[in-house]
Amino acid sequence: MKALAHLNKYLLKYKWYLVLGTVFTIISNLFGILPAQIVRQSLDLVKDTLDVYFAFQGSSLQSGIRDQFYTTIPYFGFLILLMAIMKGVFLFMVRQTIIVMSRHIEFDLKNEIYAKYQELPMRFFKQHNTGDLMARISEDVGKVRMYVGPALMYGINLVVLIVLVISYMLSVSPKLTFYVLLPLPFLSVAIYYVNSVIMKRSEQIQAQLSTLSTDAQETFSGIRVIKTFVQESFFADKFRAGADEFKKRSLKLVKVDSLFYPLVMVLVGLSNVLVIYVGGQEIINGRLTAGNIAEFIIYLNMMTWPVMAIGWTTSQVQRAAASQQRINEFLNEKTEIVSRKKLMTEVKGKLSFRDVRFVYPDSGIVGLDRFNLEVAAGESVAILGTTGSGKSTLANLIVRMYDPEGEIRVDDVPLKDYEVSYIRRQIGYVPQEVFLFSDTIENNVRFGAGELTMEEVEQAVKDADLYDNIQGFPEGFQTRLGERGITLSGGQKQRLSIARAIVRQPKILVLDDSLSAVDTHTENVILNNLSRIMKDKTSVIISHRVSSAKLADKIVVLDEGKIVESGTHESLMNKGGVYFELHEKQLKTEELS
Ligand SMILES: Nc1ncnc2c1ncn2[C@@H]1O[C@H](COP(=O)(O)OP(=O)(O)OP(=O)(O)O)[C@@H](O)[C@H]1O
Repeated sequence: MKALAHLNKYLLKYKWYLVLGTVFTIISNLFGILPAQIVRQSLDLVKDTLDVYFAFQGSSLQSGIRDQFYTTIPYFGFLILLMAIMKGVFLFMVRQTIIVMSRHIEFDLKNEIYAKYQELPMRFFKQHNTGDLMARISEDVGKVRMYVGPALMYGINLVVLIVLVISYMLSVSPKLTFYVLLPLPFLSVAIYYVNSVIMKRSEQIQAQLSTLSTDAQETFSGIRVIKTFVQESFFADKFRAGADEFKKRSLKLVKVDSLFYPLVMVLVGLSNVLVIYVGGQEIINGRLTAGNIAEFIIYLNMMTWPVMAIGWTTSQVQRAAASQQRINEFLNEKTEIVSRKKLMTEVKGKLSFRDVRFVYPDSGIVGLDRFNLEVAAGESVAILGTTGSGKSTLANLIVRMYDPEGEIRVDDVPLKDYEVSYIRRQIGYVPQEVFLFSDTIENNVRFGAGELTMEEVEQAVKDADLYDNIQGFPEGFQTRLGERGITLSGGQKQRLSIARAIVRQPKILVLDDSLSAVDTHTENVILNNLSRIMKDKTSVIISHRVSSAKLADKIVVLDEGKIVESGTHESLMNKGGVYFELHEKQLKTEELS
């Protein structure tokens, strides 16, 4: 329950909705209670009038009494109708305040979580899968909303109603009040119990539903593999088994659900019987009137639904607390990627690595070890190495996805001293795994680059050697990508990703194996364009192909996170070491193909 304290700041922010909601709840309940008293008065009037009417049997006064009765009774009816309308109006206002407040809180909480997700480091995203992140921002927030919305509304209503109704009932007859209330505790305990079973079974259904939809989603995203491996019937059987389990769980819930209302009706019926039985004796003893019994039955029925809702409300609050606990877990995560001095000084592009060592926190794998390198501003450096040698790790460290041991400096200033988003803006990063948004080609190039003219966008695309391809699409730059759009080839995606990085005119460009899917001719065109664009800027070109490295001012060969060779193309060729061997091997492969 302590977890829910996080929401207090929102309840405070929207306190006026809460205060007004409570006031409206009190008023609406008063409009519910007053008709009960009118019913009592009118019933008593009926009895008294009948007594008097028959007492004046045969007298001329009798017709006067009848006329008087006929004019008073519709007046009572009209009052009851008016009260019902007023109660409805105020119930509407209750929802307009408390439920509206819950929607505001839901909105704020979602934004708070989303903002937190964005500032969390890569480590966090490696530890938690996307489904979990999605669930906490959608389903868990939804459950929390049930607490600040309906549960709070029913809770306030219950308290107000119990205070008002019980004090009215006590003022009429404490004895009858005791008997009326006797079955209610049993009712709420029974409902609480049944409700927990319902909740448990609903959760099992929910879990099965999410398994079912995850399976279905995977089937459709991997449909190409499934078809080519002729596995349709295997997946259909798997789906059927999952759906069958879903049906079984749903039927188990139906059983408890069907028990729920009969149980409530029996206990409420018992209360009604007690009112009539005990009330009847009180009438015989002359302590109560028939109107009082009618009044009590109305009170009892007014209390039935709110008392029934106790079980529901309690379990909603429990579920909200569990969900808020999960949300707080993420909100309390600390990001270690923060700036020490928030520097925003102009960057020229010099890069220095001093004894850099990085161990992946979750796996303990050493990504880079004793890595020392100086890259002057305007220089280009190629990082070569076999798979798993630590090349991408280096790229991740430059863009400060992780902080390593040792030190990385930009223009002789520690990377940690720069404002994080400022320094990232100075770097054009093309990751190994290209990610494009389901949007137009133009918007994908413009992504995060601020105001750009169409000429600038076109120039970046030309430099990435993608212009002719885009012209070939019927809608050119407006072509949509993604699920409902066209699918680009691997090489086209890489080139679009390069265009997106260079259009920002970065001071430092990091290409992480970004030319692996293009042929050597295109690779050459792009590299030549890059050497023109990045003339006075720094480029880090990561690759496992010697052809990408040839033009670089400096070449570094990595193996198991350590530098094994470095120098220029000529010096390394003369040395006849790893680079030379790699060059010869790749040359032969190229000749063969
Ligand atoms: N997020 C991660 N968590 C744990 N270990 C990782 C992570 N990313 C990489 N590694 C490990 O770190 C080592 C270096 O990986 P890295 O991605 O830097 O290699 P690479 O040289 O870029 O390889 P490739 O050319 O195949 O992309 C590998 O052993 C890899 O398994």
